[in-house]
Amino acid sequence: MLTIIANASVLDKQGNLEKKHILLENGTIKSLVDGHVDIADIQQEAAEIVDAAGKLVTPGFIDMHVHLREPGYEHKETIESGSRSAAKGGFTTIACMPNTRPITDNPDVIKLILEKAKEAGIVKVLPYAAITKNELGRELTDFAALKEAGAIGFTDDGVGVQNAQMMKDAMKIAAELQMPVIAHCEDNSLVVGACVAEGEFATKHGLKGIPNESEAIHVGRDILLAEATGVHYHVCHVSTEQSVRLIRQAKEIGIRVTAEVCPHHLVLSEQDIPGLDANWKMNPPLRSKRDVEACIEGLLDGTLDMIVTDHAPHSVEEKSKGMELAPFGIVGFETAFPLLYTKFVETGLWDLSMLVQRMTADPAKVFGLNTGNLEVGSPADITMIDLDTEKAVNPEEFLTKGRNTPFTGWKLKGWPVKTWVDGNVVWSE
Ligand SMILES: NC(=O)N[C@@H](CC(=O)O)C(=O)O
Ligand SMILES: [Zn+2]
Ligand SMILES: [Zn+2]
Repeated sequence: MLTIIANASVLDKQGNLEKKHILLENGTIKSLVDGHVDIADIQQEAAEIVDAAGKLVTPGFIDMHVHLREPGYEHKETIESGSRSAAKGGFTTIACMPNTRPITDNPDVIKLILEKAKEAGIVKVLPYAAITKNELGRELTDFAALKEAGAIGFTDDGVGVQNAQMMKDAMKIAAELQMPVIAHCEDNSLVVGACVAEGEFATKHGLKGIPNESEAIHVGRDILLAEATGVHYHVCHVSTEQSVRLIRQAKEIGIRVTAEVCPHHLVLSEQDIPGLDANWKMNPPLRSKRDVEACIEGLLDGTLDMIVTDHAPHSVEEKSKGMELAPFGIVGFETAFPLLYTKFVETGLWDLSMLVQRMTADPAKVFGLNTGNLEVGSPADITMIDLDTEKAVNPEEFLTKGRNTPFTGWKLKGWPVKTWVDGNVVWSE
């Protein structure tokens, strides 16, 4: 079956927009034809023609840090609901974190996730496995068996690996298996009982603050361990100026480190938190304006390789417990691109192509995925985006089960309107 996405605006290698017809066949990109060719001339056997006139068409977005909550927390999200939400946000490949119940620390859970994702048949789901059993930091999991079952990397996301020797042992084994270690960087001894970052908001509300060093100490430690072991080390949700600095220096001297940053850490600081509303509570927390600036700079100069959402759905009930008691985390799939497009591209601060690359080709390159581009022969994982229509964020319209977002009511442009995975439409407005 041949699909033609006609009259699409596509970014070329130089970042310029060109008009193209994109032909999809058997799940892959068959060809890109210049827009001035009449569609009538190429449409003979086309089963479907999608008119993309006036729309941006990009590779499907890749999100290397998400929480799908299944197994165990299906009231927050399931692999199916999370996949639908991802597709609506323009994502075609997502990598899910192991802090499920049970924790994804054995091959059976990896297999279960892969099966459920296949059953859902929506987006490509790549599971991470835990570094330590139960993410307790005491005993390593069986990396070889987890890799064999389909894990794409190792992480204890949700908590930091507190013990340096444990982390070093993990990196050694991962390096031998040519697998990456992905780290949630947080030194517990510096955090105890805090729910927001140190800063004006914490002071005003008499809350204990999370200091920047709690993140950066792990980043620094792990960079040294990565240097010693040669592993590919990837830093989760970077949020501090100090972490950006350490990663930049490490890259300069050739240590194999990569990093990600979340939309909320690029558009919000702790000063934006309106009150004691747990929809503004996430880990790492919203930090100072200086940290936000440093993260933006890091993204622009490539120190931070990719954008991830850290999509972390929780129930309304859980999030109603107040700033101190509610769990950390906000949802992210359905607002990620519109948020960054509206805040940074529409305002002329960023190139559209930089934003798209950090959500497609760059994560694909870092994790060795055969997607994230519109090249002939690649999987037809594609997103079509309306850059013109302004719409307010309405959590009631989300496909995720989560309603936990700080962006309610924000008026945004850049909404994905159609998503293809392997040539099949998986979401359409
Ligand atoms: N980011 C969050 O605030 N929460 C995540 C855990 C995590 O990513 O560390 C979660 O699982 O809810
Ligand atoms: Zn984390
Ligand atoms: Zn996470």
